[in-house]
Amino acid sequence: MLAKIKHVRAFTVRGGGADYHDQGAGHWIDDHIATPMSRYPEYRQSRQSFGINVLGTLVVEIEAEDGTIGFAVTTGGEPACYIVEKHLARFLEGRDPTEYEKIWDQMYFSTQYYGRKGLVINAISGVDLALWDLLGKLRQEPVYHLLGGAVRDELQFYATGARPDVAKELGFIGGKLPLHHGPAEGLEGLRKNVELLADMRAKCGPDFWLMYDCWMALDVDYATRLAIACHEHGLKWIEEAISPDDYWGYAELKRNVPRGMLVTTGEHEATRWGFRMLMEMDCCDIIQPDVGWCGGVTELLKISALADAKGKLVIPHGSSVYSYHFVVTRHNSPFAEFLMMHPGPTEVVPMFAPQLLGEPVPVNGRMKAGALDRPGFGVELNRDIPLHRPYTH
Ligand SMILES: C[C@H](O)[C@H](O)CC(=O)C(=O)O
Ligand SMILES: [Mg+2]
Repeated sequence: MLAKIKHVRAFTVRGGGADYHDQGAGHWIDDHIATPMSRYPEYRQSRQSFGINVLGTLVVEIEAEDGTIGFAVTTGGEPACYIVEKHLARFLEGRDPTEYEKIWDQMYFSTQYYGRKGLVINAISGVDLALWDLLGKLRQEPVYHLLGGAVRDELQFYATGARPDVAKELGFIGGKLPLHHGPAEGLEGLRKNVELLADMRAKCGPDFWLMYDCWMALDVDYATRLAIACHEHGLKWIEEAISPDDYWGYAELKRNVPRGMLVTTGEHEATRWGFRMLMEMDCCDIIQPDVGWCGGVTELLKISALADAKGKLVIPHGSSVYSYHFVVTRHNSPFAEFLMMHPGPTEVVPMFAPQLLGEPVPVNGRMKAGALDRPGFGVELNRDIPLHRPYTH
């Protein structure tokens, strides 16, 4: 028998990390990126201006009776701390950490009347990931062993950031650019979007993958015109082009894009039921659940099995080690995303820096499965950064 769960605690941390949009001035991730708020000129230049980084990071700690502590980070900040401490903790304390299925079920159905997506599922994901970290630490095994073991010796990555040309030099298999201009910036904006891709194609050569991340900013008509205009520059996929609630629009877009171009989405989708909608309505070619936002590893296993049966790839959004331990165990996750958190971005820095210690990074666009060979998710919390515990129970 493993030690039972003694205590659950929730903290907030500011400054990068799991809330990777919480960066300082001059960072590429806040440089005039198209969003659904770009229709308002005053919120066009900076996503922080409309509050993209308002939540901050949620840190969940789960302590077992023998003193072992599992932890995880995700986005959610103070409101998520309230949900974890005041609502979710009751489903863990006194329980056996192997009961992650029952714990997930109780967290989800007890919050269903105010949850289902968004912040509540972020909080559930944080607890679930901390539980898997605890389980790995108690069993002295990496999480990927608990998920069935590696199906390949190494992970390969594409990079997300404003400099795919640099990503290519750093050994990545592709580069995903943020889209800078949305429909409110008219034909001039559309032309600039296409020109940037053409410029990157010229710099990166014909074979390097190039993708556009549209962060929910477009409508079907604009996304279709963008896809058609970008086809001659070899756009591999168009990501999260429209609102995550518009399943019908995604189905239409998938029918509209040029043959061979992929439609991807899912980073703001949650649970097996949300992803079932995406897949049954034939909204996309690749689903991109964020492990810290979709319900955690326990839910991702279900989403991934559904996707496998439907012949869809699962390429998790961001999520650092929480993605790596999963991706290495699944044939229908043949590569992974690496979010370039260097301001330039011209260097590889850990995705959730500075909040995690021991966070592995790709070298030459790759990472050996052996880099994950430490108990749990293999990382520790950087205790030099002040933690704030706004609620207790
Ligand atoms: C670059 C995108 O706007 C966003 O910040 C990250 C993202 O959606 C992704 O990595 O995918
Ligand atoms: Mg994205």
